[in-house]
Amino acid sequence: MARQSIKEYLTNNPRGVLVLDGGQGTELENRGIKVANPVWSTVPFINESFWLDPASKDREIVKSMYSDFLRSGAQVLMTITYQASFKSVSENTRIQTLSEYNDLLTKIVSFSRECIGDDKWLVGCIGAWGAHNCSEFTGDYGATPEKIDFLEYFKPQLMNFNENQDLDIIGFETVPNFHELKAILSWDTSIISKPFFIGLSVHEHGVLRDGTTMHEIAEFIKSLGPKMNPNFTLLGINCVSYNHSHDILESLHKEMPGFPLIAYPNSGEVYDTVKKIWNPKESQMLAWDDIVERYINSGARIIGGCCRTSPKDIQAIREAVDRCDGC
Ligand code: MET
Ligand SMILES: [Zn+2]
Repeated sequence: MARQSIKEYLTNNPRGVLVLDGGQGTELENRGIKVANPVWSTVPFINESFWLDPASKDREIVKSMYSDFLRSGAQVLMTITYQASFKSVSENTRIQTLSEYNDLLTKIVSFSRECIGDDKWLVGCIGAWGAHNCSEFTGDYGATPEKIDFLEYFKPQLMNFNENQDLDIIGFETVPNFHELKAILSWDTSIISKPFFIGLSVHEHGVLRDGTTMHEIAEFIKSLGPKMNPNFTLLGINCVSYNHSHDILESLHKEMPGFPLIAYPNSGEVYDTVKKIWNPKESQMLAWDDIVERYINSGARIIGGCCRTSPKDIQAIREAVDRCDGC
């Protein structure tokens, strides 16, 4: 294999910072793919023509997205599988059986690996439980979130990603609920058998969407002690408000100073879940340069963008990371 493991990289290069790609779902939308669908950005892969038609337009769009993120300097790229849980796929597409589902995921991962080449790292992206019913930005998991069987929900996608040698790391994204976080962190290496990270979905004012503080999260993680899955590699935030993201990361870093962090905020536009539109950015936007420097000083080891960030943003992050070498 042409690349070392992400864990090895992070350990052997204590000051190294890796650049992640940007928001794949919204970037595909910008390029003309209609993602308004219960499986969201995974929708192009559901259509058989993606795999069979040599002139498939969607395939060209996905390829060009990856190649533009690579050209911008991304070293870590994600599969487009945020809303591809077995539940979402089997309830909303013609794919019904576990075997068909596994074929689909395996094809997506191989295709993504072909697009990015052997020397880049590939993240198996798994959206939070809330991604299947659009509650990842509210954290409202109903009256009895402690009764949700998170393992049952995640298991098919997780088992597929565990086995797939093309994936370097698993990313649980936009996790808004403490019960869900605790569930993921209760799973040992028989359930998550390769390195993984968790991106939290956090309010502008710095608490998890369900109100849990960063302090409570850190205390919980510390309390795991030797029970902690050794594959837990990075913790961080994703799809959080751009202008607030560095303060949020800093508060997490203060709570967990030695732990590698990951940060990939959204573009600063705000999604209106009722009207289903993105509202404009705040007028006073910080520059990536400043944000990236703050991230690095707050323990960030992987930095990228989430929804509505584009290859241009990734290029700005790349330049800021390079400039910040040693800052
Ligand atoms: C709602 S956050 C979505 C993150 C995901 N990696 C994507 O952009 O496709
Ligand atoms: Zn996002």
